[in-house]
Amino acid sequence: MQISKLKCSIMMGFGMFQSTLKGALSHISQLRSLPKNTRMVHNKVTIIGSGPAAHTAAIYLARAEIKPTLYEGMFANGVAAGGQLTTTTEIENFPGFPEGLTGSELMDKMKEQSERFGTEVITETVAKVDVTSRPFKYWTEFNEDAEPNTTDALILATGASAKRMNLPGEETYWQQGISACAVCDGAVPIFRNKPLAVIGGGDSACEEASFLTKYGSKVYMLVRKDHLRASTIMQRRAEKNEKIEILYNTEGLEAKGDGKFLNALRLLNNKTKQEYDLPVNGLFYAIGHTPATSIVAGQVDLYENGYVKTVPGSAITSVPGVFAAGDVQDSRYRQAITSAGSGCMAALDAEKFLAEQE
Ligand SMILES: Cc1cc2nc3c(=O)[nH]c(=O)nc-3n(C[C@H](O)[C@H](O)[C@H](O)COP(=O)(O)OP(=O)(O)OC[C@H]3O[C@@H](n4cnc5c(N)ncnc54)[C@H](O)[C@@H]3O)c2cc1C
Repeated sequence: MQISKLKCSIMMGFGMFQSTLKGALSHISQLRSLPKNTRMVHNKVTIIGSGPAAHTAAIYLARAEIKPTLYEGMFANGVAAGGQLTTTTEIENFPGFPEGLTGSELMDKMKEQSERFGTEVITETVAKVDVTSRPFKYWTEFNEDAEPNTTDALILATGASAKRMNLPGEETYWQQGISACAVCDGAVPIFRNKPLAVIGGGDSACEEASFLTKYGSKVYMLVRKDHLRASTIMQRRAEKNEKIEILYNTEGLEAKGDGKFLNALRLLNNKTKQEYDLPVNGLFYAIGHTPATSIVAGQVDLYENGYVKTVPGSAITSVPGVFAAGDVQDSRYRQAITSAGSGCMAALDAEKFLAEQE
């Protein structure tokens, strides 16, 4: 147990260092190439995004000899090219990698596979799109006033980002005890048989807390209000679970630890105004995600929570020729493998759309 814990710490620490360094280096090299796009281009298919959805779509389209152009972004929405997986360490649930690999390694492999079949990957952020008429128009960051580029079909794979609370100490213990994905990180050895906390009071928080009881010795749900927002069935499930304790009127104030790993939370009871430390080795945020849909808002139908609406079982959006894949259209599963699956769907839908236009 001790050895596996140590191994995990080293891997997590090294992984974080690697991804931070990599992000910084890639940012510097990206900045060096600025501004780059002064020539207007026309593409058959343009993919916006660089996570598993974007690269899977690219692999399928490139293999179908529709040379796609993929804009991987330049820290678009604060996420490095490669997407959310570049912010994590070990990925143990992506099929095909029985030993696990880091998020950055997985994304590097996907990018390599996209390029191998002829995808053009451009390290720029798409700042603006106009999908009101075809061919669609788009502009990249720093080129918003230039002539637009055009495309016959567009795949949105811009992802989403987990909301964070930015508590003092959060940066230090991010991925060293703090996570925003219980399904992704719950099984990591540092959380096994340890007290854990989930912040949030909705369905996801109840679901994540229940899920974490498989691993933690106890799971505290920290709820700001005096009641849960979750559906009745989810509330009952959480309330009945002997390993879950719901702390109402409770707010997080600070993430504390030994400099390496989280070991406590400073909390406030907003009713009694009492502050105290709760010993926990894991903190999971379940306070929602923000889909990266601002560039299409008002042009493509979105749900109230901002996610792109797609025709069930497809990547088809309300605008013919615009397809959406990955977390940007999925508020439910939000996994690398489901994103990759929907990237495949978007590519096949786009291919069919183009064939029908010929
Ligand atoms: C900490 C953490 C750990 C996780 N661990 C796992 C795990 O172990 N297993 C698992 O299956 N899932 C995991 N996930 C979830 C997984 O990362 C996501 O489900 C998946 O990455 C979503 O892929 P995506 O292709 O939709 O887009 P994202 O990965 O969200 O990538 C979208 C990319 O598009 C870019 N972009 C956005 N807007 C623009 C624009 N206008 N122009 C150009 N580029 C743009 C962004 O910068 C980003 O790089 C984890 C998530 C997090 C946050």
